[in-house]
Amino acid sequence: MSSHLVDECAAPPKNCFRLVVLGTARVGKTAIVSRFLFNQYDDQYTPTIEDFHRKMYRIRGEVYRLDILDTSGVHPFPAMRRLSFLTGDLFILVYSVDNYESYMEVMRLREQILESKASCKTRTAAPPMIIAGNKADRPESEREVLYDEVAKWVSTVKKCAFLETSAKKNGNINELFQTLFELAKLPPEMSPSLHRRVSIGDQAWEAAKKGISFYPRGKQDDNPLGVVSPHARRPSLRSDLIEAEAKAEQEQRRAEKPSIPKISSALSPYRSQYRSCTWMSLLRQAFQGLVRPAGGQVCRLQVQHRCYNAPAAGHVQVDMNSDTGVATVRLNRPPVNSLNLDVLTELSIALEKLETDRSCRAMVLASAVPGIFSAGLDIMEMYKSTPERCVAFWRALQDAWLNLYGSRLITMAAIEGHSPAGGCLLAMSCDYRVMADGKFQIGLNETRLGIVAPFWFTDVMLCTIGHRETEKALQLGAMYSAQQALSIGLVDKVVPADQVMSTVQTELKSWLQIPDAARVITKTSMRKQVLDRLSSQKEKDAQFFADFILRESVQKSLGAYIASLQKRKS
Ligand SMILES: CCC/C=C/C(=O)SCCNC(=O)CCNC(=O)[C@H](O)C(C)(C)COP(=O)([O-])OP(=O)([O-])OC[C@H]1O[C@@H](n2cnc3c(N)ncnc32)[C@H](O)[C@@H]1OP(=O)([O-])[O-]
Repeated sequence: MSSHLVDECAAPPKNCFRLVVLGTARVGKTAIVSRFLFNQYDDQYTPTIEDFHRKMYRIRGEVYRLDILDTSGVHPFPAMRRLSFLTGDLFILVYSVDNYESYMEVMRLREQILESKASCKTRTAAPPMIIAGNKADRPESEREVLYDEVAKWVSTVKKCAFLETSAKKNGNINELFQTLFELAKLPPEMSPSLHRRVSIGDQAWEAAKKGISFYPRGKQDDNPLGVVSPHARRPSLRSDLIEAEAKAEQEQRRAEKPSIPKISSALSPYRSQYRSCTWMSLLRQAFQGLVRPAGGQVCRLQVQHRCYNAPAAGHVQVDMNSDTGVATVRLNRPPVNSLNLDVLTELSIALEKLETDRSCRAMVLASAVPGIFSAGLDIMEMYKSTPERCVAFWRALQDAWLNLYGSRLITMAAIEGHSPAGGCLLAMSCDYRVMADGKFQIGLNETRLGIVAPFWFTDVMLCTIGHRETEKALQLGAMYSAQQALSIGLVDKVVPADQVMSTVQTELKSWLQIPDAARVITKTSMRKQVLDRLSSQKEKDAQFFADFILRESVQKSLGAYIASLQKRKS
């Protein structure tokens, strides 16, 4: 086994932690991380998109793992940011003493982290955080943030500490980490000054990992060791999501101390009921509390850490063809590609990444599940949920939609199956739609569920099929066959199911001949108004959704609709 694999396997789950470093651009986040890991300082400023580091420790006979996520200060990637909030165990929030706005951002960040943690179905407690007032070496005349002001604020918040630091002069960096590790109840030896830095391959480290003494007989090898993994790769986003849920479960278990069956025994009652599900989807559903074993008692799943780095298919598969500059993004959440918080987060991240990939010019949105484009929003996210989860879910949908509708890329929907509600929204948000002929249906059917299509769903439909057709379509919650959809302009082309992809590829050729700049400006100017209408009231819209969907009457309608779906199936 190669050395980096050994590193990853060596620490037991209880000894694995993720530290997330956040703050606005140019406050010195990367410099602090670099001091901590390598005791180096680089005067050059290079903006960070997201860096991942891993440090392994051998302390008092145990192996520990600290993953560090050094995040982007500008945030063109809201979904990635939210994921970092969810997956972090401990946080360093950095501001610069010469920039008051950066301090304001730290206060906002703290709120957002707490909000994200509270939005988990299994709520997690406030994580340990430390506020770093960096660039403390700057002349007093340049100072905009007073030490006393921050100290006073921090004294009023729980599990939070504060220090002024200078990454440039190595001022208080060791103390920063030491204080944070103390707050998080991690071994103090994880701080830079309390362990010996070695490298992978170093005999002392190799011996320590195996739990044997490197020193001659009689001499104890108790010195704590720390090694930065040179091969660290950021775990997949899907692993992150699983990890976040597992941690939340763990935390809740700690608070409640119920007796918990191990995963194998916990899953066996589900297996017989849900034979068609993959292990991964079973796990997902179990996390969401959708699957109950026959006896009705809800089992908590103890997720063994093996799955953390396990390669998983992912709910959103991206296949980038660098020769053509065309990416194919496939939704992959059997049985019907319903869009839950995880799928939407993964979709947002995938879109954000493609948007920043200069080699990508076009994207085809499709499905990996036969006969389905997407069944729309996951109804279970809206049924018997909590206000926090509803808000988080809605924000994820808003972000995914803003990324898709506002994309600079040529976007084409390959609709090879049913596409109701949220599925129809995704399709309508693309530049061009090719749909499979036959039994499949498309439309915004919200009124049939007793709910109202949000204003931005309506806006997109208005832009697609005009006022009169939208009025009819929305009031009736109409679902159209491919031919009917073609006749009202809801889709652009209808072909036999096995020709959808090839038709999209052919159509793309003419779109790709248009110079990007002119096309993008035209697209942006036509979509701006609709995008701005949501962007300017995202929070209000999310709150409205949560209040609306949790109304008793709406919950009753949703309950009846779920029952009708199940009845139809049986
Ligand atoms: C303000 C809010 C705006 C709302 C926007 C929306 O998008 S609202 C969304 C509006 N969306 C709709 O109204 C679409 C409703 N769905 C359908 O009409 C059909 O499923 C289909 C035509 C998409 C596929 O038919 P098919 O014969 O291939 O499949 P099947 O019917 O046998 O279903 C298989 C399993 O999936 C389950 N499930 C299905 N959809 C959802 C869902 N959205 N979520 C969760 N679960 C869903 C279904 O219960 C069944 O579960 P079971 O019993 O195995 O535990």
